[in-house]
Amino acid sequence: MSDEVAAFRRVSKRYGPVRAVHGLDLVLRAGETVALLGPNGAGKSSSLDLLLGLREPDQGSVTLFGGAPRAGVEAGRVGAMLQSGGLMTDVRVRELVRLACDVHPRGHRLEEVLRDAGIEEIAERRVDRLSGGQEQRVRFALAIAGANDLIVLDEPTTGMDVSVRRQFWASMRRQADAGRTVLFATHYLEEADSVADRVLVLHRGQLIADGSAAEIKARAGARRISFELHAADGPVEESVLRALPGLVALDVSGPAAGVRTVRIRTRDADADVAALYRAGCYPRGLEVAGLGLEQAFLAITGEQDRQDRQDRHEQHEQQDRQDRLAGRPADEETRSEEYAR
Ligand SMILES: Nc1ncnc2c1ncn2[C@@H]1O[C@H](COP(=O)(O)OP(=O)(O)OP(=O)(O)O)[C@@H](O)[C@H]1O
Repeated sequence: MSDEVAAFRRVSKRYGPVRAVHGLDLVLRAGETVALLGPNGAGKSSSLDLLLGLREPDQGSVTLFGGAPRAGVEAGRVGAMLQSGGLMTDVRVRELVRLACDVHPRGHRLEEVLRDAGIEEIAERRVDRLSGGQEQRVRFALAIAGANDLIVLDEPTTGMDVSVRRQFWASMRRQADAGRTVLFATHYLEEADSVADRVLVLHRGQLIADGSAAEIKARAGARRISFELHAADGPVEESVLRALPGLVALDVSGPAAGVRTVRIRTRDADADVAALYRAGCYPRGLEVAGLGLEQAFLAITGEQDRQDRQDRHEQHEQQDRQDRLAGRPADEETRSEEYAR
């Protein structure tokens, strides 16, 4: 499609025995601001490296503006701020940013870039005397030194204090408002929640969620309901609770002194509360609370971990059955080690 900026098609990448990216299918479209989330080692940096043509996939293909990633980068259509790679040291900030503006095929004016990146005050400092957060802002200036169509940022706000981080996102938003596509990897889920219009969750090299922050929260069970059930109000079977239409997870404690405490994670709090009353329940002290993206992220990745362990367990059981049928001894030690992973 014409607004396709980048595409991963069934992309896999290994480093020796380590599977960093596995079967990644993904299209980025013009004007999107996309957050890439995932626990340590999930494959975020590797995916960004593949997108920028810094690494080649073992399988599948990556395209940028419909062509090879290197071609898009060399045409000056991509600005990147990566974790790796040092800055030139024995120059001043102004000189370094000027160089970036000059070499860019569609470079911006130096003063404009210094202002947009919020580094006018440190423009005369030597690059090797900067703090970590200031260095990050200079890297950002290099990423926006020209009229890029795509800006790629790998954990851009690491080392920035709260107010600098806020300024950074304000200038980032100006880039997005100018129609640029922005892809950033982050460990700060509140940034993804407030800045991104699309959130991708990577886990062990696989894309396990893709949607708006609201959709991801909904998928994880975005709301929590808690209440008490008092025996004095009449009996309530747990099956009634298990049948609630939005239910994702249920926790019932008690009874203590005739009171059970019920905590529910749900996709649809309104429907659940209505269903409780319809079933003749009398929930006391009813509370409904929203779930943050952070809790949603932990719920989704935790669920995926459980599913992976379950899949491995089932594979091993099947292998054991085949081994027994074939009269081979089962390799219990390896199995239990793998199951514990
Ligand atoms: N050059 C490399 N050689 C060998 N293994 C690597 C290399 N680069 C990354 N890996 C491994 O590949 C996996 C994915 O790493 P990657 O850096 O892409 O993850 P990440 O999501 O960016 O992690 P983090 O949040 O910690 O930065 C990890 O297990 C990592 O140890």
